[in-house]
Amino acid sequence: MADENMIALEQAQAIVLDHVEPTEPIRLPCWRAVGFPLAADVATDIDLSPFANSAMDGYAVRAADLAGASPEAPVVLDVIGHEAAGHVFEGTIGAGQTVRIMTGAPMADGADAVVKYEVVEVLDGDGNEGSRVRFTAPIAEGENVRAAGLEAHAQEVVMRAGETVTAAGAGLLASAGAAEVEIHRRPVLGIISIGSELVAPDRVPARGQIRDANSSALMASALQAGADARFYGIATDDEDEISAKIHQAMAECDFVITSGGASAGDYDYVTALVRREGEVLFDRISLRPGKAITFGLIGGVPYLGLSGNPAAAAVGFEMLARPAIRKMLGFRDLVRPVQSARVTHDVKKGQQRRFYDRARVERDDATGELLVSEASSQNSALLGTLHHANCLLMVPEGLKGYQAGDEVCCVRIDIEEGAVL
Ligand SMILES: Nc1nc2c(c(=O)[nH]1)N[C@H]1C(S)=C(S)[C@@H](COP(=O)(O)OP(=O)(O)OC[C@H]3O[C@@H](n4cnc5c(N)ncnc54)[C@H](O)[C@@H]3O)O[C@H]1N2
Ligand code: MOO
Repeated sequence: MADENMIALEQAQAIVLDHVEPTEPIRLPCWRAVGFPLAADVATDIDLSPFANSAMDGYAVRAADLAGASPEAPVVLDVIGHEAAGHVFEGTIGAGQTVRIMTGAPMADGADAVVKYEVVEVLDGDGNEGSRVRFTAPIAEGENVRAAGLEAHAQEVVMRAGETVTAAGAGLLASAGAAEVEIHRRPVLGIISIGSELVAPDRVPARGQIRDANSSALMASALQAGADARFYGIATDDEDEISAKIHQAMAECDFVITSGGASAGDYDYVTALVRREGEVLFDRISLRPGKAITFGLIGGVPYLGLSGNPAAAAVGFEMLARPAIRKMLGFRDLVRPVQSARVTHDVKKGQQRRFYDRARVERDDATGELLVSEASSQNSALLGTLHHANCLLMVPEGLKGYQAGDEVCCVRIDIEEGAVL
């Protein structure tokens, strides 16, 4: 495990992404697609809206009739019909006539504007057919009228493949007749924890044992990234047991992840196992935490062997598995937003490899400036520091650290890829 075998993170990311493809499309109700990119363009089958309609409750008029209206010279029109939910006026408005109309009702033929109730005086009757109503101001043609096809015209694409469906977008798809849409199937991610010291979270560890934290953290990360996460259990440090679990997962999953057994210890078998049973594409990355990461193929299925140290496993997932899941889901944006901030304390880096330190960016209330503070410990065994972090502070390979006040790059792990900061 000589450090000279370490490859750059970007190289590792490119290798992983080269070995995953978007999953096949599935159909589901448009509202269930929220948060996922469409797998195919959606065109509307009809004009949206299909007809010109009123934007107000009021009276549909011919603007020309009201041209000279004023408080001194009001115009009185005859109400010849109404337009309400479930009742469409089929006639045509002639000179001196109007139709009582509700918001969203089709514009009556002959009318070209709508005057809202509040500025209309009903002279007699109930305001419906047979009444007379008075107007004291002119109105512009088209006022309070929503044109047919305002949102889109028939056959027009309203949402493109790769666009993420929003809640508003689900409504737009429904209007366009796309009650069901195609998105890429959630990739199935198999998770395995490796280590004879591990016990399930619902057990009290005996001496020398610890609870398996990684599978919960990785399953949660997989879920957050949009994958269907499946846990294949804890494998003890036994080569045959690890191999059996990996093969079981390989047969059922699009991507398999283990944590533990990736380093140089007496029981760290993962890389050798992949080399023997498949193909290793890299096994060391210039990354801290998360140097000891193996990626390869077994039976053509991508396999990522993360470090056992919990923070290293989590950062390895964030940097390598999350972009892969997003690519499989058809997302175009695979990279988290990066923000520049001023570091509050000195940052030390004792090794050559690139560091991603757990940190928090906050805005200084007094100055409005973005400040970033590192967690007090960067120990890879600690998960609480990552839980409280909202970013990973990047210290590149060439640097030995930063001084308080330096501008640094922060990868916002709390914000979705593609967001503009
Ligand atoms: N001689 C060397 N030793 C180590 C090196 C090295 O370069 N030379 N690198 C260290 C670094 S950095 C890391 S990271 C770890 C990677 O180790 P492994 O991937 O082999 O992981 P394990 O040895 O199995 O476990 C490490 C650590 O994490 C705990 N662990 C493992 N699985 C879980 C789990 N599911 N939930 C919670 N905690 C887990 C395990 O008990 C160990 O404490 O290697 C270093 N050593
Ligand atoms: O890969 Mo190890 O966690 O750097 O910490």
